[in-house]
Amino acid sequence: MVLNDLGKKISGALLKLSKDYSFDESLLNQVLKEISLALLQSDVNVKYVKQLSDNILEKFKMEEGSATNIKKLIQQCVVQELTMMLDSKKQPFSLKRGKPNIIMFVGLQGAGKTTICAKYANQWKKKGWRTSLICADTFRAGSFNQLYQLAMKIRIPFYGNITETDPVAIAKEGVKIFQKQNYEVIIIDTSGRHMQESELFDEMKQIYSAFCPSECIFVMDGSNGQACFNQAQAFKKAVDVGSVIITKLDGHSKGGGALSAVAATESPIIFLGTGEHIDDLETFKAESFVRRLLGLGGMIETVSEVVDLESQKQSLKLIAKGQFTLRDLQQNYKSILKMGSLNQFISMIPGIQNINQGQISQKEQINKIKQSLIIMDSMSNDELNGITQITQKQLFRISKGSGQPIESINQLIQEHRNFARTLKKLIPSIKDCDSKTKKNPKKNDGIYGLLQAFSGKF
Ligand SMILES: Nc1nc2c(ncn2[C@@H]2O[C@H](COP(=O)(O)OP(=O)(O)OP(=O)(O)O)[C@@H](O)[C@H]2O)c(=O)[nH]1
Repeated sequence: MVLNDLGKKISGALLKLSKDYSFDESLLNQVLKEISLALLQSDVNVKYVKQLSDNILEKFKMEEGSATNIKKLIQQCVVQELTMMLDSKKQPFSLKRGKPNIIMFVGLQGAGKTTICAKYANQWKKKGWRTSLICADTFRAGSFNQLYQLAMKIRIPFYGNITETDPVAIAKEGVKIFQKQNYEVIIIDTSGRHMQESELFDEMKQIYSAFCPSECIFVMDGSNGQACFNQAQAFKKAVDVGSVIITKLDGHSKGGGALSAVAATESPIIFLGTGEHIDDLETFKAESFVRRLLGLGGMIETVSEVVDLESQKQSLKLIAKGQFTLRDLQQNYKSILKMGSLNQFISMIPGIQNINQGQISQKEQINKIKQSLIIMDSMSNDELNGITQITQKQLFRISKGSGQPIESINQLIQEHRNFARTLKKLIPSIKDCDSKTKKNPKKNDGIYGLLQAFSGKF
């Protein structure tokens, strides 16, 4: 079962509660059975599913009579229980300034280690840490070139040796060089391996004991579900795994496997890989992950991380009146680009995860947004703010300024109109917006407000 389906199944089971007025324990049992089945099909370990079901029953008994909204109570319990399961109760390693922090990446073949090494390196570099990369994968021929290319792209020093066959020797040499140059984050990419491959496992242990790295990160492909439990446990036994990164959570991945990884390694998940692009890395937040897993959203947190709420001045009230300008579209497109991908943005809106699938590729979507931003950069303030109409003469000027054909500009103007019309319909009433705005005025600005409107709608 894919991530999106889990949410749908659970919502479906909970729907029974809103229809049925004669609520009793047997109905609750029936609902819990359906939720348990959905979780099992989504690769959550049977032990945890049983625990979750028992805890909900317990809470229900305690709250019986006082709970006015049983559906909400169950939903909250499911979120809480799953969030707790994802909490390894262990603090992730925190890097030390001015010291060589050696970070070793391990995992199964093709899990996404090399890609994540570069993403991880890039995010520390962006925070101002002196970061470097070492390729100690001598098993897969292409890995040297792959990491080298990525390192060049993000401008991070790289060490590898294509003629050396001993990964321990490569790692030693690389660490020596980068330590000498006072690098603070020294990342070692290692070969992918399975526990059945004892030689490769021994090799991993040798690299580990040569350095006793500050942190050993287990990388797990998000589409490997429960089946990954034994493998993750074998890695934990062989080397001291300190944290976990789950990759490929952008596609049709099963999210339940994340629970297995935490259980098997008893280590916290620190990041999620959400795409092939270098910026497709999210800091892991258990509750928002669970909410997304269940199709309950979770986008508000992500959006608030990338959107400067102060700069989002247009309120929902204006949008509801149809005053959604090209300037608003421009700001929201910029925010979407900051978030890394449009699919990511769409996948966070509960209920419309599948809306875009199979229509236009993520790369095309991003390119289209970038093209629209180039066009809007050539518009005047009055045009962007909807004060002056865009006439034929202005179209030629914008086309010349942006280097884009007239058809693309017309298309953008049409899309903006359609978007404004859809938003107006989506936002239920100005009165609603008023009451929300009074409660939390800052959070109802701009894209943040739009997302709240979306989340309320679906
Ligand atoms: N969609 C998607 N693809 C990813 C993600 N991370 C990695 N990939 C792709 O997965 C494939 C394998 O990634 P690698 O980084 O080469 O995996 P690896 O673990 O280093 O592979 P080995 O060295 O063979 O064990 C590549 O095609 C990556 O582009 C992700 O988060 N999302």
